[in-house]
Amino acid sequence: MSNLYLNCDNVYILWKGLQTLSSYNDILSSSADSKSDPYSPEDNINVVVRVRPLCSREEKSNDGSAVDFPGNGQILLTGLSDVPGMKGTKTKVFSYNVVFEPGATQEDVLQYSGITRLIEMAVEGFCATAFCYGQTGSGKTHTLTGPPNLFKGKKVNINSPDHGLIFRSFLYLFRLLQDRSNVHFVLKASFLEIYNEKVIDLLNPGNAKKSLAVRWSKKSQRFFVENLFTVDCEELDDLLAVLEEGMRNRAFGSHSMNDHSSRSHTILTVYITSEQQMENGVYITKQGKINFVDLAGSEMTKKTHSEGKTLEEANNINKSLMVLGYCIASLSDSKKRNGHIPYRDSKLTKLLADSLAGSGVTLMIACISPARSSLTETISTLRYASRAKKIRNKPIIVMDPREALIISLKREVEALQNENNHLRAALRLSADAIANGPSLSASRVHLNTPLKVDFDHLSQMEKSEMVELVKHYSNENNALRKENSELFAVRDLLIRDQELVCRENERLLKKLEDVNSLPNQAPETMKILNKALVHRLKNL
Ligand SMILES: Nc1ncnc2c1ncn2[C@@H]1O[C@H](COP(=O)(O)OP(=O)(O)OP(=O)(O)O)[C@@H](O)[C@H]1O
Repeated sequence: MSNLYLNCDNVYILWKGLQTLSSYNDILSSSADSKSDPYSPEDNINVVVRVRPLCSREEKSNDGSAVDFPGNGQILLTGLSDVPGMKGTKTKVFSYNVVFEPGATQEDVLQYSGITRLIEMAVEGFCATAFCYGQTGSGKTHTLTGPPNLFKGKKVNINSPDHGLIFRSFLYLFRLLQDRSNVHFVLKASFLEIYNEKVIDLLNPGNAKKSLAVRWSKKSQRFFVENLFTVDCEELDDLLAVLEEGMRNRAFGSHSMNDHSSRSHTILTVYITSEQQMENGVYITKQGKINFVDLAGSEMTKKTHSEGKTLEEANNINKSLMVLGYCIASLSDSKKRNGHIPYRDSKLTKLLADSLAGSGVTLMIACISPARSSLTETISTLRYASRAKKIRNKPIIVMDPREALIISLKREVEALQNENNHLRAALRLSADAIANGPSLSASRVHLNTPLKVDFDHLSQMEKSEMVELVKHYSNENNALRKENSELFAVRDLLIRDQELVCRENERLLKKLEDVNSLPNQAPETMKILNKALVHRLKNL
């Protein structure tokens, strides 16, 4: 832990709200909408920084470290007077929730970056995203997947300490699922890259690396990749195979700042569908997912000496990162946040839109080199990270809208039935009494007819069946509401009658007292009067 700076007051601020997950009841009763928002106020993107060690190239060229760690999640940059635009400034301090210094291990990143909470949220039905950002050669791919040769051998050593965050997250995810034996999970995964503004399926690249279309889904209100291959992953090995296959197919190149430079942005997504039986026997389905995004590094083409194909790649990388930068800058500015955000200007921002400002929870790992020669890029990355910290998004659980509606209606029907039964019991109304009394809804008989619904397989129902079910529950709901108000009307009527009877009673008793107090009345007259009063009292 000596190599990790934690600002403990802040680390879990983001997660504090998220830890108080509402019960399913709260989520369902909030609305019949497809999405429920148990969190308020809005939550920020969690930003952590990882500083890699000086690499052999930097050491050979006597390129010393310009980064210091004063503690409390701070990063101190020194020797800034030579950096363009920083004249007169010698040092600069940036603060973050967590800073991993060069000696931090891959396991430290799993334990202290907040990724474990992100995985837990994905299991709960949220859309979670972890992305690495930084200049070329700053350690993004190392952080997410480990060193380049890890997947080159025939057999991957699963105990290697070099494995990155993705591999470790898979292990953590499977351990988590094993602990929840009462929930049925289905896992799928996809892996794509955005290379020169083309989306390529890394699990099904084809010979010509055919580009896939990015389209807008009206239903889910987000962008998606058409015809992207998703692989069923029953076992941990299946997920690991997805990672290996994608890494093998990914576009790498080399330039003077990184021998094994990623020339594309990649998004590996694990889709987690869960089915859980609630206490009332109803099954609910939730669809969470976690995206691992490895961005290609921004680069100064002069420094990387890029030309030809590498230069074209660099231009495309820089362009899409610039759009990402605009989006982050707009989203972090409270005045611009609600205006136009240029997501549509690049495929990368289209696919990250939901993670940045939508309904997801997001972790950004900003990677930097400590080298003096990288100070300009380091400042730029840290500024980017500071801006991202200000972005607020609204995490929500994604549920099937029809299922949510049916469950909500069914819940309401049950509550109304209970209330009505209670009222009936309180009023001691028999079916006959109701029939002869104030007009009560005739739909009562119909309401008690049980509906044969297989709630275990709600999600597999035909659309038309679901529509019928929604109609049925809506009708039952309306009829119950009608009956409910009628029962309340009967109750009010009876209360009023009772009051009238009491008042008449009091009046007659008073009369009786008055009559009894008259001494001169003839006994025969008294008898007749008493008889009449008793008769009237009896009939009340
Ligand atoms: N924390 C670290 N510890 C040890 N070596 C590291 C660390 N981070 C990065 N490296 C090494 O630094 C080199 C560059 O790292 P990496 O390829 O991950 O950078 P990158 O940011 O993904 O670059 P690019 O954007 O060009 O793909 C690699 O040789 C990698 O193994």
